[in-house]
Amino acid sequence: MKIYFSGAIRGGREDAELYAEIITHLQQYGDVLTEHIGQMDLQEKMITDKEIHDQDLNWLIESDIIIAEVTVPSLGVGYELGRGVEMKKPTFCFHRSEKTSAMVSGCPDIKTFKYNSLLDLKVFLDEIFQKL
Ligand SMILES: O=c1[nH]c(=O)n([C@H]2C[C@H](O)[C@@H](COP(=O)(O)O)O2)cc1CO
Repeated sequence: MKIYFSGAIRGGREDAELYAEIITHLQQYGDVLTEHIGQMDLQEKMITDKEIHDQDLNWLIESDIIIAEVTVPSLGVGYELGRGVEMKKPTFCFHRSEKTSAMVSGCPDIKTFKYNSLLDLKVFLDEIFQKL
């Protein structure tokens, strides 16, 4: 199982530690292609934006499922979700904020969940992967 985890980078790194916890939890279910999103000391590599885009798009194509944490708004995450939906990937979004974008929560092809704690989120993830 190849998992594309999506979370904010240039959108803001305040949830980076949480992303790392989510990625660690997801790793029991498969290979997380975007492990770098959880790196606390993430330094943008000396690669161009085109190289980042093309690499991530290839991972998105390769992936079997997309899991996104969308509490910190991110243009890149929104873009990945849209591309993933077009590719008909099973797509799941999680947020702690009261609401997220209507373009995410209103999309019938994205399953969106509001959660309160990391424990709740892990329970949601376990249910998703057990049903696959
Ligand atoms: O350096 C990067 N590496 C990378 O993989 N991304 C991808 C993965 C994330 O899910 C998403 C974050 O987008 P943004 O940077 O707009 O918050 O874009 C984004 C950047 C920087 O935009």
